[in-house]
Amino acid sequence: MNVANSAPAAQHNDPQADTAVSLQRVVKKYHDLTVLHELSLNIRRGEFLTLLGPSGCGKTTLLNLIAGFAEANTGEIFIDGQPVTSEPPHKRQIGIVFQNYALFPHMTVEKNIGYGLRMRGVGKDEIALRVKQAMGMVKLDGLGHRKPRELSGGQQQRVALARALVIQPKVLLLDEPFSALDKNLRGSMQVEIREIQRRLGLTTVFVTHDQGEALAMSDRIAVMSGGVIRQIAAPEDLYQSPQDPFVASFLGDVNILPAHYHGQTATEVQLRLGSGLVSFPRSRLADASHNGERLDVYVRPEHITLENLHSGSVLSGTVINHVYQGDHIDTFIDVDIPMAARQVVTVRNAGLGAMQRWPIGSVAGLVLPTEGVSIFSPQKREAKAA
Ligand SMILES: Nc1ncnc2c1ncn2[C@@H]1O[C@H](COP(=O)(O)OP(=O)(O)OP(=O)(O)O)[C@@H](O)[C@H]1O
Repeated sequence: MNVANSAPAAQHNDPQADTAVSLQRVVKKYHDLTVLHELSLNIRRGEFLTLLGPSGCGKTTLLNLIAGFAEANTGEIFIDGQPVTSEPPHKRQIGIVFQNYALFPHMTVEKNIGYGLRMRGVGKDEIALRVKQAMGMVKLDGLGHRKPRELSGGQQQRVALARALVIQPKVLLLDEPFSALDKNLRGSMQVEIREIQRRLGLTTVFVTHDQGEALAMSDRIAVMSGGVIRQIAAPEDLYQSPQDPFVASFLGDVNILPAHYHGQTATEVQLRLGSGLVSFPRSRLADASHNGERLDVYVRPEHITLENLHSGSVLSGTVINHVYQGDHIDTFIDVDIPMAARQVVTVRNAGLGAMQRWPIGSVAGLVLPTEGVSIFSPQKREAKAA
């Protein structure tokens, strides 16, 4: 294996005390395909970090590198400050829960959970004690003598979790652990795993492509695409202040409104949007822009409000549909934007009165927030992606 700068990295990169796992300029290739591009990531001790991204972006590969199931072509990995890049999986003291549980079908629940301890040569009495504790933690008391096929999907997932916890791992890795569970069970397992993880202060890396799950569970989310981390931040920061268009559209629903740069002051940027000029805080503009440049304004459906049309309304459109969602209503509006293709904007209203106030066919003005928008240059986006 080719490990770049192995000796200097070990000497100089003494990760801070609060870093549990550190990946430094890690490259992973499968044949000609580079799956991870010089990826660096510091995972804090005790945090619940989610790797979120579309299928094939490299999430599982990153998890496999931490676990030791795959080897990096170049770069370094540290756990608790120690280089583990060349260590086999069993020496890394890592607990893993897979999507398909990966239980041994011929072993009882107890034997499955104690497997890792037997492999490590732990004494019989201690194994019995620790297995019992782990079963209590995941609420499997009384099921120790069953075989996996005699358990529900949720119970099998608990066995997999207990098996990962029983070795007292330095890091817990969760690879889409809820995808085989139904919606209700998934919700309760999310809460339980988070509760156990917090109680134990266990550094956890969670892989999902479900943005709702990521927002609900994580201390921080690393949004990945094409083998790089696009942004890593707390859920609310990612949602409110995405750094690039990919993050803005991948996390949550967003409307993209075409606009043109008009000018700026020290604090504000002015855009030509719809039939007039609109000002936003200067900080919402991601890239330096020139006069007349095409820009995209990213705005969340719940941040737009509707108003009665008046002469000062810069954006207006015709209501074409309402979709009742239980706790809110999505209203779809065909917006008039000069020189743009047909533009349907979603507005999310908490109040059920929206359907009466803005019946289908009515014309409304759209009010954009000053905060809570992000402005990106589509040309620069294409250049960066190329
Ligand atoms: N053992 C392997 N040999 C060859 N290519 C692989 C191997 N494992 C993964 N890949 C490729 O690496 C890329 C990243 O795969 P990876 O499984 O890490 O993605 P992912 O983000 O976890 O996707 P998903 O959400 O679908 O699980 C994909 O293009 C995949 O086909």
